[in-house]
Amino acid sequence: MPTPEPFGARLDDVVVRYGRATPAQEPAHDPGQRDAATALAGATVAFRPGVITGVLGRNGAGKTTMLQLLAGLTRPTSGTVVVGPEGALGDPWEDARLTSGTQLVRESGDLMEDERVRTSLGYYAAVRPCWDEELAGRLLDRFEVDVRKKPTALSRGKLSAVGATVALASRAPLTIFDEVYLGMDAPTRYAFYDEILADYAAHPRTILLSSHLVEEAERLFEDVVVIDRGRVLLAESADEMRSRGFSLTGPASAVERAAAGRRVLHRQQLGGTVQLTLEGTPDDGELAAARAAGVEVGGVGLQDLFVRLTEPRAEHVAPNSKETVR
Ligand SMILES: Nc1ncnc2c1ncn2[C@@H]1O[C@H](COP(=O)(O)OP(=O)(O)OP(=O)(O)O)[C@@H](O)[C@H]1O
Repeated sequence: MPTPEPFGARLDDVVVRYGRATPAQEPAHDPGQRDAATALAGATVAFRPGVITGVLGRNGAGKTTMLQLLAGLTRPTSGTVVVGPEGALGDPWEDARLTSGTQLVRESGDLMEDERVRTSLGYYAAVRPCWDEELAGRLLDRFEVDVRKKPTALSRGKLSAVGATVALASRAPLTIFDEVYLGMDAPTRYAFYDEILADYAAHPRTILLSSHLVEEAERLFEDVVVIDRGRVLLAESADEMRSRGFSLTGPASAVERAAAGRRVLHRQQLGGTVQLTLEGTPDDGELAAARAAGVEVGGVGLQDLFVRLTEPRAEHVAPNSKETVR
């Protein structure tokens, strides 16, 4: 079967509120804070078709809620959600054309509790038009999953491996991994990342992957979306995000001089040596001056940037702008 056209996806000013906040959970007077019952508080973002996007956010930021909206598993309280091929995007809620093209898997693998794993796999094969049986078999062999067992008899890592298999073998034009790596040991996770890259190269599609293990997964990401307290803090290419920060390391006084005028995202000191994580990209003059003063200039990984930019009381870089907001 030919590879179908990858889906795009978009959220416009989406609010998702679960039930009502109790008085004790009512928001503090900080206008930047959402109440405890609000998972998404006006999220706007577009996911590019045919691209692997990392969806990052701290615990409770709203990642799962956003991914479930895109898969048509839940509806927004307000705002709009659309997914689909270019020129034919639509609301995925109860739209079989769109939901059959979207495969979301969660950590648990989403299997029928009382059935053998192979029965659940048969169900996925029946509802996913592009299901690749040969790929499913190869992955299950690679991850050493016994499909004759029921999910309760499988370890957490094996369940995650089944989830990864379902997502990849579905070849869905919109494939969503929501923390599917949980429970996998390091060798299995690395095998999982390699399989995603290999299959994506052969069958390009839109892949969204939420993960807390940013450092090891970042090689997969072409784009990144950072969700912070129910809002979209950043949506850009991974390279653009990397250019939001750099580090200076060296003798304290030389580093402080080289950092003059820059906003400090993080400071670390060991004896007389200081490392500063600074906002922005150094210009040629700054680079030359830092090096002449014996200061080492380095990049900052996505994980560090993600942690710094979502620090609860840190200033935040406003989306697509150089201005800062609290
Ligand atoms: N079914 C629900 N009922 C009530 N509140 C919920 C429900 N699902 C999520 N929430 C709340 O909505 C917020 C966002 O949750 P969500 O699961 O989307 O976050 P997340 O970024 O995926 O978090 P994590 O990384 O911890 O999985 C949290 O405050 C959570 O407690």
